[in-house]
Amino acid sequence: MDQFVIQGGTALAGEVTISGAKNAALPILFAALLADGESHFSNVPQLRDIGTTEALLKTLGAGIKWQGDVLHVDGSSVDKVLAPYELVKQMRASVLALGPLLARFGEAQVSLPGGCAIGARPVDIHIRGLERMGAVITVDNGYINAQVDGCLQGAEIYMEMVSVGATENLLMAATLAEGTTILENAAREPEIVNLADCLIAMGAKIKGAGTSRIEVQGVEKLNGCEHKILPDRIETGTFLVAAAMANGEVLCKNTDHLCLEPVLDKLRAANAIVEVNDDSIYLDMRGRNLTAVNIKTMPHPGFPTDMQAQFTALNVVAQGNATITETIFENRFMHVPELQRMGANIRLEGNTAICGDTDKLSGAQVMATDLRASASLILTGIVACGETIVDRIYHVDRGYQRIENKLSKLGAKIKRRHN
Ligand SMILES: CC(=O)N[C@H]1[C@@H](OP(=O)(O)OP(=O)(O)OC[C@H]2O[C@@H](n3ccc(=O)[nH]c3=O)[C@H](O)[C@@H]2O)O[C@H](CO)[C@@H](O)[C@@H]1O
Ligand SMILES: C=C(OP(=O)(O)O)C(=O)O
Repeated sequence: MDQFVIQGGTALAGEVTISGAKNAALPILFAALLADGESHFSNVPQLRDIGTTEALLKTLGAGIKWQGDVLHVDGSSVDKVLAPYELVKQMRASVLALGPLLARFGEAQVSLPGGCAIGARPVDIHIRGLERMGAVITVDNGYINAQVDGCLQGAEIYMEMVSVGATENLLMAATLAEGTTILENAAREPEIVNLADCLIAMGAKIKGAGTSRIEVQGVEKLNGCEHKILPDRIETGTFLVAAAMANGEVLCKNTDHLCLEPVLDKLRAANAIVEVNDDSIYLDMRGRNLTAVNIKTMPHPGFPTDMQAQFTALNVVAQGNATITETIFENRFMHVPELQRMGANIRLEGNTAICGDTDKLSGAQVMATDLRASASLILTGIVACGETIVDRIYHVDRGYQRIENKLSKLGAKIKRRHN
């Protein structure tokens, strides 16, 4: 298994080009299953999760071809409706095959994704919503078996929790349903807007994406389209936090500050200078004292849970006391014991991490447990004294495109070691 070996204590400065967003690309690639034609997606990041999605789409019969950062996905050849456990277990987002397959073919068998390190992550809201649209769903032997007589029917669906994945699955299913579907209490993430824009380019009729009430008028057929994946706001946030922790400066290019306001607001509160342009964000922390900030994760437009671990690391380095409260996932503090092994002054009380002043951070051998936890360990390794070894970095590769190359360009001493 690969490891990262980091020599701490280097300054960070320079430019980084942000890749397309994993969390936009994944649902959009699954949306290609709805189209009877070829779609061309640009700004697709090169990630392990994208590779898993490619493998799953191919298993279902889709044609796949890369050209630079453009992925061509031909949905016209899809002829299977089974998403097997071997692929779904590698990536929870595989459950996003369910809505498109059921809507287009009237049946789908998708392995239950199961939980992961950050929480149990059930899919009950996805299932209940599809049932409201007329699907008959059973769960047997670890598989969701869904069928519908004829086609899905438009319905008014109130989702009891704000769920990004359920909103995406139901939005995709509704595009080919008969009649109108209303999704109430929908998630409002920018990735949902990007998905809706893609579906609209395929011929879907959607209003209200980005608000908590989405209206979809079903159509008979969707076609292939051309669509650009939006920049990764979480990758952007991670590099901004890295520069802030290292008292450095960074220009993140090919990104969008409008999706990142809750994060930029906290970076300013932490005493960073943050300047935004149309497609770039500059952060300068040189000669300034980093101040700890209170964080509470919330659905968009609140502070994103996917930036929680990185801000926990920031608070470890910053001056002062602050709390980090996680409200989305019940177990998203696996990075805390690892940060404590590096000397971090943090204590956990329920769903809150209490961060105090840390005397000294020392490099250590630490274990990545999930994607963003891994990022927090890397950032801490860059500012700690001595050598840090991060194990199980396949978690990082799920969602950051060659993070070691981008950090090295900024001056970090980080190397991938193949074991
Ligand atoms: C691929 C992708 O886009 N992943 C993102 C997506 O995950 P994902 O779509 O899985 O996250 P959800 O928004 O669905 O989860 C939010 C909360 O709702 C719960 N829930 C969800 C569905 C359901 O049927 N029942 C239920 O109880 C979950 O367990 C969790 O506690 O949104 C999360 C929240 O912003 C992000 O952290 C993930 O990076
Ligand atoms: C939790 C995340 O992703 P996923 O939902 O794919 O596990 C993430 O991107 O931080």
